[in-house]
Amino acid sequence: MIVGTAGHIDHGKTALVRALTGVDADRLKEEKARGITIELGFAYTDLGAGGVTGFVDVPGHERLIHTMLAGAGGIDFALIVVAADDGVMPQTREHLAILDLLGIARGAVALTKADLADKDRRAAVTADIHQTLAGTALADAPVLPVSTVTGEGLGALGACLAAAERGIALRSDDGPLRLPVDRAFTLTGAGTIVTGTVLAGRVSIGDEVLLSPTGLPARVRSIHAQNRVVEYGRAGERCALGLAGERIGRAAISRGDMVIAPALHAPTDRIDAELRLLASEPRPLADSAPVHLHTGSVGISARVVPLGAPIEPGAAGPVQLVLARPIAAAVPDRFVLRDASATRTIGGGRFLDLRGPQRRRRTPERLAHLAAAKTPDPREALTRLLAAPPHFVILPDFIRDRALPEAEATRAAAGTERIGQVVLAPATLAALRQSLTERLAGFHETNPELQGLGRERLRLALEPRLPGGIFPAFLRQEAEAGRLVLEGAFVRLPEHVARLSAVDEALWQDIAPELGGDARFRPPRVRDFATETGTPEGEVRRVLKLCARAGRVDEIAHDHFFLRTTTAEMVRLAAEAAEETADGWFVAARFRDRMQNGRKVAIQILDFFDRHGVTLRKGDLRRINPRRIDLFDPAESVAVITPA
Ligand SMILES: Nc1nc2c(ncn2[C@@H]2O[C@H](COP(=O)(O)OP(=O)(O)OP(=O)(O)O)[C@@H](O)[C@H]2O)c(=O)[nH]1
Repeated sequence: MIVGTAGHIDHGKTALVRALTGVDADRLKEEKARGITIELGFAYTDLGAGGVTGFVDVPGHERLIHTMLAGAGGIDFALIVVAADDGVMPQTREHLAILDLLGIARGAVALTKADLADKDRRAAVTADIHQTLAGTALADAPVLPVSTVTGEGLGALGACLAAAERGIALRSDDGPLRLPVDRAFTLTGAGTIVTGTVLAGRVSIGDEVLLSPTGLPARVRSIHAQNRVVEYGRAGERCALGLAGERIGRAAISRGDMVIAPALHAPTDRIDAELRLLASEPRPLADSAPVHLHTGSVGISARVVPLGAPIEPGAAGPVQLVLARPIAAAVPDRFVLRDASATRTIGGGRFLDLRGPQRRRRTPERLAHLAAAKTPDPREALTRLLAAPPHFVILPDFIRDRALPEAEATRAAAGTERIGQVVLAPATLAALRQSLTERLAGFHETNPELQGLGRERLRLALEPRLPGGIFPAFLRQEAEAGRLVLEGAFVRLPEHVARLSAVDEALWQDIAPELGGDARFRPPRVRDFATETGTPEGEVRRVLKLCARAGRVDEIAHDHFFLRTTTAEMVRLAAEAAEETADGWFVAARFRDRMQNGRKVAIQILDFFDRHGVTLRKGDLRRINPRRIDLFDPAESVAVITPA
C-alpha cells in the first residue's frame, strides 16, 4: 500500500511520517534548514499488515501544489494532516479537493499536534474537519488525534493504517507497464535511476521499456520495489528502476515522463475529457482558458475548450484539453487543473479520448461519441462507442489508448464484427451491407451501360461512411464473400454485366479490329475513326469512354484509346526495360525502343503509367512499382486498386 500525506504547511506531515516509520523524509539540506518540505519525501515501514507500506510525503506550501500533485497520483490511501491548534486551513481544503478529483476514496485524518489543544478545541476542529470532508469521497474518513511530542494516538493511527492495508485488495498487474516518473537522478555505480508508483503492469530486470513522450528506449538493469532489491516490481508498488540505454541519462529524463511498455507509446497533445469544475470557482470556465494540467506526474500548461454548454461551478461537462506539448496518457486517467498563475485548483476529471480532433470537435456526433466514452468498463465503453457516431472503432488504438491487458481487450471486442483493424456492431455491418447492395443495384439500373460505381463515390454514399484507409479492406472482404466484384476502380454487383446499346455495340465492333493487330502500339485516334466510319467525333468518343469504363480499352492520352490487353503488354515491356538496368531505373528511350513507337506516344504511355502508380518517376528516370504491376492485367481485374 502507498500512503500519501496531505495537508497545510507546517501541520506536521513530515514529523508524523517520521514517527510512524522512523525515517526523516525531508532529505534536502534546504528542507532541514527551512523546516519545510520542498521535494517529495519517501519512507517505508512494516506496519504489521504483512507487507511494506510506502509513504509519500508531500509539501504543504501553496506554491508547491504541483509537487504535491506529482506525488498524489499513485497513492492508495490519503493521510490527511490537520494541526489541532491551526485547524482547517487553505491548503487543507485544496489538498482535499485534489484528492477528491483524483478519486482517492480511502483515507484517515490525523489531528496532529493534539498536545497543543484541549478537549474543546479538539472537538471544534474535528467538527470543522467533518464539515470540510462532507460531500467528498473521503467523507467517512476517521479523525484520530495524534501527537509526535507525547506519542498520543500514534499506536491507534498505525493500527488504522494496518487495517486499511489488509483491506486493500492486491492490484492486478495484468496489462502493459505504466510508471509515471516522479524523480530521476544518477547514482554512482547504478547509473540513471527513475522512481515512481507503478500504475499498471509489472516490470522485470532485463525488460525493454520506453520513456514517453520522448520515445527513448531503455533496458531495466535493477529494481527496488518498496525500498527492497527485487527481480520485478508490480502495479501498486513504488519502484526505483536503474535504466540503461544509449541516450539514457539524467538530462534525458524528467519528472512527468512515463516509463511504459513500448506498444503504448503514442504521445498526445489534444485530449477530450470530462471536466468537473470545483464549486468554489467564481464563474464558468472561459473558452480556451489557460490552465496548468496535472496528470500522472506531469504538470504542463494547456488550454481548455468547453465542447458543450458552459460548465457552471460545481457542474461537469466535456472539454478539449490542448496541451503545450505531447504527453503519455491513457483513458480513463484522472487529471487536475489549476489556474494559469498556479494559485488555485479549478477542477479535474477523467480523460475520454486521447485523440481529440482539431476540427468539428463540437458536433452533436462528437458529443455523443464522448458521452459513450465515459463508461470506464472497456467492454461496455466499446459497445456504447459502436452505437454512437461514427459507429466504428479502430481496435488497436482503442486497446492502446486504454492500456488494456490482453484478456480485457479480447473481452471488450467479443461479439463485434471486424473489417481489418476496425470493429463495428453486427447491426452496423448488416446496415452497411444493405446500403451497399441497394446503392449498387440502383446504380446498375440507371446506368446499365456502365461497368460499375467508382469506389470513392460508393464510399461517400454509404452509411456509416468508412474512412478511406479502411474502405478497401471492406470491399476486399465483400468481394471475397462473393457479394460484389471489384474491377479496377469500379465496383459492381456479381450479376451485373455492362451492356452497350445495340447501336453503340455496332460502332464498337467496327472500331475494335483496328485497335489490335500490328498497329496496337499506335492505334488510330477518335478523329480517325470518325472520318473512317462517318460517325460524329463526339459519338465515337462517348462509345470509347463507355468501353474504357467496361475495361475493354484505356484512354492513354486525350482521344487516344488502347486495348486493355495492349496496356497490359506495354506494362510488361516497361518491366523488361527496367530489368535491363542495374538498379531498375530506366529512361523513356529504352521503353520506346521495345515498342518501336514515336517518342511522344512513348512518353504519353509512361505518363499514363505514372498517373496510375504503375511506374514511379524521378526526373527522367522511372521504375516499376511492384505493388501495381498487375493493375491492367485482365486476369487480375479483381485486384483492389486504390487511386494513386
Ligand atoms: N507540538 C507539536 N509540534 C509538532 C508536532 N508534529 C510536528 N510538530 C512541529 O510542527 C512543525 C512542522 O512539522 P513538519 O512535520 O515539518 O510539518 P509539515 O506538515 O511536514 O510541513 P511541510 O511539509 O513543509 O508542509 C515542526 O516544527 C514540528 O516540530 C506535534 O505533534 N506536536
